[in-house]
Amino acid sequence: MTVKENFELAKKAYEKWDIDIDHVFAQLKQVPISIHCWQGDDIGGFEVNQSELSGGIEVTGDYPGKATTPEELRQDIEKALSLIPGKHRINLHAIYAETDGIAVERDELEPKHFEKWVQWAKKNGLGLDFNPTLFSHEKASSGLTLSHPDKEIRQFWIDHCIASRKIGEYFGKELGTPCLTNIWIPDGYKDTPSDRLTPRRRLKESLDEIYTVKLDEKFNIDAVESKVFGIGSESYVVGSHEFYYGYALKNDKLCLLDTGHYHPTEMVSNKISSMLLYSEKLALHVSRPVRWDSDHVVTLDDELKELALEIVRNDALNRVIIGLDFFDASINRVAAWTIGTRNMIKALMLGMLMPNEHLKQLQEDGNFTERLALLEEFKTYPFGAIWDYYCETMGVPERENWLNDVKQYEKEVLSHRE
Ligand SMILES: C[C@H](O)[C@H](O)[C@@H](O)C(=O)CO
Ligand SMILES: [Mn+2]
Repeated sequence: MTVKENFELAKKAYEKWDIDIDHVFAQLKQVPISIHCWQGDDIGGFEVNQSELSGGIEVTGDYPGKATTPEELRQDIEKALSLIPGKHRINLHAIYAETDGIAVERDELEPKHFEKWVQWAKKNGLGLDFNPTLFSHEKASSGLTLSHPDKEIRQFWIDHCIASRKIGEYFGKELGTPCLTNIWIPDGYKDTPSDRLTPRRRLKESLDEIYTVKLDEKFNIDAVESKVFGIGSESYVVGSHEFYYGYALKNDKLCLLDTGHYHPTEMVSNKISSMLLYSEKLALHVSRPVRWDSDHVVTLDDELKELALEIVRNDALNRVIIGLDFFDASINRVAAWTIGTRNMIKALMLGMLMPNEHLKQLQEDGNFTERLALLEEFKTYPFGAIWDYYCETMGVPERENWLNDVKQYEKEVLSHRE
């Protein structure tokens, strides 16, 4: 049977539940995933005076072929994009600036240092998102940045964040789609703090200063990302969930929820419906924590499916900005992007292939038997045939066929890198 024939049979099974596959395809095509560039080079970046990775995050593995220049990184992203259905976005960090071999301090970064990224994004029809980089730097070596007791250090990072937001604005203006500029800081303490309030007050004041520079939301959207702990900040993180949720609500910023930044049994899928009652928009870093915020490649696991289902059934595809955040250096990096991003899209499709209104009604009616029965039966509906056909119509390889492209790319390109 061909992919199309399989699809036609599967389609009938979903149509019995009034699920319109054409509508599912049309809707799914419209959802951009913000793909993080840093999977391709183990969060190294291209600074002239590069520092070791810091901030309590870790990349492990030594798979050969990582990108070591912006050209290589862009080439690898293009390869991954050719294997992922849909039109997406690329998420950059400030350390990916291109400064022609001249050392430019982070507080002095300007749009011109990202011109090549913008030209490339235009050529490939991509939107860009951005993040100031408040780690891997001597001024972050104490583990404190925007909450640092030293005003000079704080000011350096405040200026870096302002510079970053202006770069975000430039992306938005040039590309005709607003850039999400997300602030994440590593600040925290290894051991029990004797004062939790003072650093948080300083972080609040730093953010206030960063956001006194008003930018048009048509071009730049601001987000803040919380965390529960990191390596070296096990006992206390200044920018906790409560801190940023409060800040975002009061100051009209977006809360960014990284799925690796909560306690192991605390699920982001269960937060979205509550937060959407109070915020017009939210942002996500979809990741996969294994025992800690390990940033494993996203798999099609229960939490990913539940997360996507929450977005779909709450009609929030335009309110939840979906970004990815994982980095695995133990496998082919182009494959890592391809697997993780395809899984995110698969999860959204699965959410769309559910009789969501009917299931909601069953719950309203107190019909929990049927609710459970259908939720379980839909797990074995012929989703794979629908996905394969979607890939075919979107011009990307179906099933594991994309792996051949990655193997060939590894042979022809990656294996020749130092
Ligand atoms: C590169 C980082 O993952 C990123 O800036 C931040 O989003 C994070 O999740 C830190 O744990
Ligand atoms: Mn993150």
